Parts: sequence; structure tokens; C-alpha cells
Amino acid sequence: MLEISGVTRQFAGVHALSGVDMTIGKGGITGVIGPNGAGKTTLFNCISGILPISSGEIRFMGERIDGLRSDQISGRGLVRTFQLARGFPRLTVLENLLLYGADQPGEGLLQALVRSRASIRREEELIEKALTIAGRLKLAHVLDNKASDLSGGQKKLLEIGRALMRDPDMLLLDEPMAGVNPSLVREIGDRLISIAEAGITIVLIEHQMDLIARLCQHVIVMADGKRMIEGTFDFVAGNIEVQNAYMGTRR
Ligand SMILES: Nc1ncnc2c1ncn2[C@@H]1O[C@H](COP(=O)(O)OP(=O)(O)OP(=O)(O)O)[C@@H](O)[C@H]1O
Repeated sequence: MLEISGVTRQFAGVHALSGVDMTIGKGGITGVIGPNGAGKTTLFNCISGILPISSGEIRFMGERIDGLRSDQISGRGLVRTFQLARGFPRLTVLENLLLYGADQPGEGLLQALVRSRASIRREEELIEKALTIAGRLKLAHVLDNKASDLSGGQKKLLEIGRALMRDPDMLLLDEPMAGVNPSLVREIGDRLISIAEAGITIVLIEHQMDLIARLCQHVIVMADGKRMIEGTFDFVAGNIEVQNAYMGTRR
């Protein structure tokens, strides 16, 4: 589904990615792990069009996506979330979800003045979709709350909900459990499992190894801007090079 070949990215002399080769197939949850500074977030930024790559190729569903804008990439079904939740803190949960629905109606002046039957129907469909997603993420009871009033865990779920509003085929999640109360971590993990079971392929950057072990069928380890090794969690965790890469840098 996602093919990354020879991808490099430099920042003024820093080689954040120095030739990443990676393939991610359809289905399940793949974990991307590695010590701090390994290049994981930079890789997500390059895949999702936030940052241009310096060289190499990225293909999604067989087509080149490097060079496309981030909205074009998410429009093709490859959607990512950020370590720090984005969105609009003063808007409600429902409004935040609706804003991320693809092709929102009512934005043009004419549409605002003359609400066509089609635009009303489209709006109703979007609301229906937002309600379904909120239900799946157990956010239905806080739909009218401001996003800023949510707990850390609920903010993370809203971030995932906004991504789901784009109808992704693949979701890139950058540390969806960071800063989440441990009692909610299992809950979010369960939601991710159900999203994957619904057919959305998930790629997850995460530092909490117990979560990676529980959620991921496949784990890719990055170190020094490259893919180091991949396999099941037990396989990579038992690898001496992986253990050395983590020595002194794991948080
Ligand atoms: N905007 C930037 N400008 C300069 N250097 C950067 C920038 N973004 C990342 N880097 C550098 O690129 C390297 C990879 O960073 P990146 O954040 O991708 O690693 P990471 O694996 O996501 O780390 P962490 O687990 O700490 O989030 C690091 O050396 C980092 O300092």
C-alpha cells in the first residue's frame, strides 16, 4: 500500500532521513519505533506532504505522492495525526469533526445564501458521519463540549476522529498515547484495534513498548534516519542491535 524507496531528508547538514526503504502492506497495525531522533516524525512529515523529501520516492496505492500537497495526499486516503493535537479548541467536538469532513458544503457565498437541496443533504450526511465516528470513539456524550474542555485522552480521540472524517484507507498516527492518562491508554488502544478491524490500515509511532507489543502485528525499527530491522515485536525486541540503539536514548 505504501512504498518508500531511498528517501532522504536533510536539515541544514543534519541527515534526518538517510535512505529509508520501507513497505507497508494493507491491513492491521504496524508500529514504527526507534530511539529519539531516529527520524520517525520526519518520515511521517515527508509521507504526508508536510515536508518535501530531499531525494527518493514515495508511492501510495502504486502512485507517486512525493511532491503532492498534504491536502492532495489526504484526499487520496492517506491521513495523519500529529503528536500535539491540532484542531480548534474553541469549537465544539461536533464542529471540529464537521470541519474535517471532505468537501464541506456551505463554504461559498452563494451556497450560504441559497442552500440547495443537495447542500442540505450533504450537510446531513456529514453530521450523520460525525455522529457515527463520535459513537465509535466514545465521544458521543461530549459532542457539544468545547474541544479545549476535553481530557488529554479525549483530545487524542478527537484528533483520530478528525482524521476518520477524511475517509482514510491508511492512518498515520504520531504518538496517539503521548500525555494520555494511563487509565485511558487501554481504551484508546481498543479503539485503534476496532478501527483496524473496520479495514483501515494503521501505522503508529509510539514509545510505549507494552502498547506496541499489544497492538502491532508488525514492527519496524528506525535508527539514525534509516530502517534498521522489522518483524514481530518479540523478534525486534530480542535483537541486540535494536537494544544497543536504544541504550541511553530510550525515554
Ligand atoms: N525542523 C528541523 N530542523 C532541524 N533539524 C530537525 C528538524 N526536524 C527534525 N530534525 C532533526 O532530525 C532528526 C530526526 O528527528 P525526528 O523528530 O524525525 O526524530 P524522531 O524519531 O521522531 O524522534 P522522537 O522520538 O524524539 O520524536 C533529529 O536529529 C532532529 O533533531
